Amino acid sequence: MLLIKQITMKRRKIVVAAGFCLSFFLGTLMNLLYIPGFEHHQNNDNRVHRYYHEKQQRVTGDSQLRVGELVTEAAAKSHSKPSSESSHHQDLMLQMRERFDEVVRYRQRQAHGSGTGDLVRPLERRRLMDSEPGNNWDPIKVIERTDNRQTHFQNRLSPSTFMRAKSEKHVTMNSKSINGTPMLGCSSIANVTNVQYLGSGYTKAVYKAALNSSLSVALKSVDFGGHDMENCVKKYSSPGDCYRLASFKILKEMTLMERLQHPNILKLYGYCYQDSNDIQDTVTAITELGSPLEMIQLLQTSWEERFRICLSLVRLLHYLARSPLGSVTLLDFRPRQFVLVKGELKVTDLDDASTEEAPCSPSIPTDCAMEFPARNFSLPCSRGRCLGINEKRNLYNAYRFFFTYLLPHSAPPTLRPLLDKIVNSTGELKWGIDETLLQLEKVLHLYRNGFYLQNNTQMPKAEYKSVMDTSILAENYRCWPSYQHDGCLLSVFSIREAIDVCESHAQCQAFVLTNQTTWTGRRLVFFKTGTASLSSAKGQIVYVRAGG
Ligand SMILES: Nc1ncnc2c1ncn2[C@@H]1O[C@H](COP(=O)(O)OP(=O)(O)OP(=O)(O)O)[C@@H](O)[C@H]1O
Repeated sequence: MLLIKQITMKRRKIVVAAGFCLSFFLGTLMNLLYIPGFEHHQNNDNRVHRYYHEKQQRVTGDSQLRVGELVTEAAAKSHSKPSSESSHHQDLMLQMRERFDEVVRYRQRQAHGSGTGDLVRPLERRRLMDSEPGNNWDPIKVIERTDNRQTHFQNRLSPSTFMRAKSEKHVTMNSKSINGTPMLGCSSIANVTNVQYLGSGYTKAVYKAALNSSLSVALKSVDFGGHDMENCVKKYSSPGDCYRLASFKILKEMTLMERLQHPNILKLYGYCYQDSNDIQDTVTAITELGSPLEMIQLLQTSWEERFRICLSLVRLLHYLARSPLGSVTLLDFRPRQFVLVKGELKVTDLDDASTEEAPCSPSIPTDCAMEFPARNFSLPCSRGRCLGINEKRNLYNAYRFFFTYLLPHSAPPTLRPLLDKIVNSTGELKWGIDETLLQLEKVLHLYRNGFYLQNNTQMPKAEYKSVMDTSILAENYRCWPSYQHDGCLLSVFSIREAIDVCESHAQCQAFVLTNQTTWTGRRLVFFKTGTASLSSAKGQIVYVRAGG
């Protein structure tokens, strides 16, 4: 441990001495010093290895948080730099300030009657107002002005805390809570096992980790080898500042996860500040774990599951349209911004969310133009804002990334007209989110209660005999879209529907009514080629085709 610390100290001195060196030296320097995380093109094993390596490097407990000092140091350096470099640095500081302001705005915004407005204490609020920029605002001074008197949870999430000095970082968060739920902290992730790389985007890398035998979580942190860091370091030659700039995205995401509470928004379980890669106070968000959305895979699943995803999405957008923070739009709406948790769609990437409704002037029609690759829309301007632009942008994106692919195909034929109407109306932006939700809930009602079944007066060709408390172990055949890869497992509303399915499959000679149900409450049924492997199974019923 001591050795690791000495190496870390040595490395820090060298990095400081190198003084935010020019970018073309940086790659070589990183290689020489082997700062893990700055290597590129890692495969997943390397990433997991790196995760453990970084964890070992973290200095625990005794080092003081010097982020405020580092920012001052960076500012001093920027003054001593040639003017082009100095303006570069100011540019970086300004970007930090913008992100800082945004996070503060989300924290300050009063919840509409949700009772979470007291999360920002009056003293904190006054302090934040004191630090409002004047015309000659200097980000360094504002950051330095923020004191460290409070230890409130919300302060820890704020950039002001992030940027300020002293020793709070290794406090375990277990005694704190988010909306009444105890939070996880550094000690919770100190001994994680089964770390697996899940994915990364422009800024962040995400790992799956098992906290104990019962809870797996996602650990989200700035990707030191990611595009965001790489581009910033190339431009500004300041890994520490670039890290801080990027980490505001995690702070924003954590703030939004905490302020926006909905079943289709991933839960924030906690967070941890640690030293890593010679950068002090890096932040790791601990969140609910999902599985990345694979569109190709989704196209192969049952309509019922695909409909669930669309309904989850619409319920989410309905909430976002009138959230406690106002109308929230997801600027980056690609499917990769969502994950699945037990079949339910949840948004994970909130760093591109925005609550700003575009400002406009009624005399300039282009102010409220919404441009998409295949369609443009123009919205009305009302009281200086484009009316419902956030809601409409979300809805059109839901149409183009989700509904067109997932809603109509292989849907029950009687539901097709309504589904087509939903697809067309959202594609034309004729409906708002309220009407869209209403119509999707109607589809759910029709489906769940079997009203979609056609009044088939035709008698089945064969009789089916039931055998109670039995199942058929083998005699599987494949069908589409089965819930099981090597058998034909489908959901049905009734025995009558199961008989119709069996009659429509040439191989089907029997089926097993299991005691499992899907999310809509429909029964799962195994369709079989015969009954040779009939065996007893409590609660299940075999239906055997008798002839015909
Ligand atoms: N909680 C989670 N569970 C499982 N996978 C996740 C989770 N959060 C994120 N991921 C995966 O990690 C990837 C990167 O995460 P995230 O989108 O937050 O990073 P990013 O840098 O903001 O990406 P982008 O460039 O898309 O903005 C996601 O595309 C997703 O597939």
